[in-house]
Amino acid sequence: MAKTLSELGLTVKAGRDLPISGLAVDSRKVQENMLFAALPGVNVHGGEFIQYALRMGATAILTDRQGAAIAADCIAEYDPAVVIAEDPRQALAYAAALWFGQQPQATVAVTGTNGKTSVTSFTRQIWQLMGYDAINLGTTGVEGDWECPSPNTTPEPITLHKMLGDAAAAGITHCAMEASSHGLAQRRMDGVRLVAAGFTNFTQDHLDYHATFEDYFAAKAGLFTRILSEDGVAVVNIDDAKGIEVETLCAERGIDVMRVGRSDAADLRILGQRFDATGQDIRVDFVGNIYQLRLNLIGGFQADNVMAAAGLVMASGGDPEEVFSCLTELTGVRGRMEHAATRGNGAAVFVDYAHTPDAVSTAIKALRPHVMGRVVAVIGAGGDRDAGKRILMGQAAAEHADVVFVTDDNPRSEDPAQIRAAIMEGAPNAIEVADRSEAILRAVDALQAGDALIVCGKGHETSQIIGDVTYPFDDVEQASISVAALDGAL
Ligand SMILES: CC(=O)N[C@H]1[C@@H](OP(=O)(O)OP(=O)(O)OC[C@H]2O[C@@H](n3ccc(=O)[nH]c3=O)[C@H](O)[C@@H]2O)O[C@H](CO)[C@@H](O)[C@@H]1O[C@H](C)C(=O)N[C@@H](C)C(=O)N[C@H](CCC(=O)O)C(=O)O
Ligand SMILES: Nc1ncnc2c1ncn2[C@@H]1O[C@H](COP(=O)(O)OP(=O)(O)OP(=O)(O)O)[C@@H](O)[C@H]1O
Ligand SMILES: N[C@H](CCC[C@H](N)C(=O)O)C(=O)O
Ligand SMILES: [Mg+2]
Repeated sequence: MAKTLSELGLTVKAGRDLPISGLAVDSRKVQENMLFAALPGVNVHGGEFIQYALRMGATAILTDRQGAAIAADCIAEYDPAVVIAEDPRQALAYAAALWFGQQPQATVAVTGTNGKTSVTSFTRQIWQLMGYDAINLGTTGVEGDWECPSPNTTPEPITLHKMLGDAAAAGITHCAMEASSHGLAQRRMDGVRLVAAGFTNFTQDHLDYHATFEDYFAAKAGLFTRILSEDGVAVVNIDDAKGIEVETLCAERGIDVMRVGRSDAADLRILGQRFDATGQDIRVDFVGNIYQLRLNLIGGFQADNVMAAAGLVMASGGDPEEVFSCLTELTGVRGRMEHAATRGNGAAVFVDYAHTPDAVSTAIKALRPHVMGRVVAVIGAGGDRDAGKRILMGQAAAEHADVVFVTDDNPRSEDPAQIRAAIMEGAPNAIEVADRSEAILRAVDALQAGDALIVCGKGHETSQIIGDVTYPFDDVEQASISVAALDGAL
């Protein structure tokens, strides 16, 4: 199914409006008659690869002035149709949306530093419980009534719109997707039509990629200032100071805002929470109607995520009574406050994906009211990621846990000892154990009756990246093995 460049919203010189056979963002994936999008990158300008794309058979190039200048000689030689765009990433996003054509009718997106995967999963689960064919798309891949892996939390537009198109063709009507700050900054989802968008919270992460906090926030705000249209609804956590800013940005565009939070000003408000060993009971006010319900989820913050999800479902047309009646059926997301094992003495082990300072403190604090004894934490931090967050993660763990083990996460290309040293600066009394399996074993061994352990940082991940090598590794599995080894089942 060839489409012409103009059918993809791309403007070229008269007589050059060619039909193309597909889109590629990577020169190595170009085939005959494709359009190659040569994008300005972090490492290199994609213009450097135009020559290879043309040799592979590309007949159209989408780039900016710089890309065209880099490849001027080979463009003159091969004479492809050339589309020069001010913002080629955005032009590619729109073109990919038009190329694949379809997406689930009710698509919502969630941004924020923490909670995106959780909120999108809960949103998908609520829709499924209401009888819709639904998916969530993000860090854990595409899950629900149609599944596939995803290379990124928010994939680049060609991959993203293929997923959305295939899901829609398979009958999926509802989709909740994650909007990562990288994805937003790189315009990956500018072609997605949204009925609603959610904002969870804003704290430190990714300052390796975004130059400043302001840039990081500006990227996230783009979901509300650029992608959500005026007739969409924003579901915003107003307990977060940046949530108030998002509300103002939405008001400036006339976008309706559903305010979620614990303060009096919230439309969807958590009034009270009571915790026990397996979950919590919550009391909620939605525009004057009171609901009291059970959540089989560990951690007070999960109630905030559930409310954001309920808000998104209602913002996209869900009946409140039906939505609230589903919430008690929700199950936790893999690797988010997931109960992994219990020792013979009753001490429980949880695995959580806390990989930011705020997530570490939120997750450890959240465990406290479910636990009678001490809270033990295992933490680490990823290599080739925001180095400034390491000491803060150490401080967060030292402040909120009774015993802290510092270990390796995914060191990637960095020296693991240096990453641990940075965390130890924030948690000087922590016990340092380089090997992650050994750290988990020793932390499990430290558990007395009434205690609980939280293993932070890798959540659902099933591998550990050390240098260039990816080894199989699963925190939940390691926790079970440790418990079995220590309690005699092995
Ligand atoms: C840092 C970052 O976000 N990089 C993304 C960016 O790459 P880039 O353009 O900067 O790459 P580059 O190496 O400078 O290359 C420039 C261009 O040349 C092209 N190229 C390169 C080599 C070649 O042989 N041929 C070729 O055509 C590349 O496809 C690219 O278009 O644009 C690419 C195409 O859209 C993305 O695939 C790539 O994401 C990489 C894979 C990535 O891992 N990104 C991570 C950091 C990321 O996006 N993470 C967020 C989650 C963050 C969170 O936790 O919240 C996510 O959404 O997954
Ligand atoms: N509402 C929240 N407030 C604070 N911390 C949270 C919240 N929800 C989740 N977290 C913490 O953040 C961790 C990651 O949660 P989740 O995977 O849902 O976030 P995410 O935004 O999708 O992360 P990523 O940026 O990796 O995609 C959880 O394991 C938990 O420790
Ligand atoms: N999406 C996040 C996940 C971090 C998970 C942690 N285990 C790490 O490797 O740093 C990132 O790529 O920064
Ligand atoms: Mg995520």
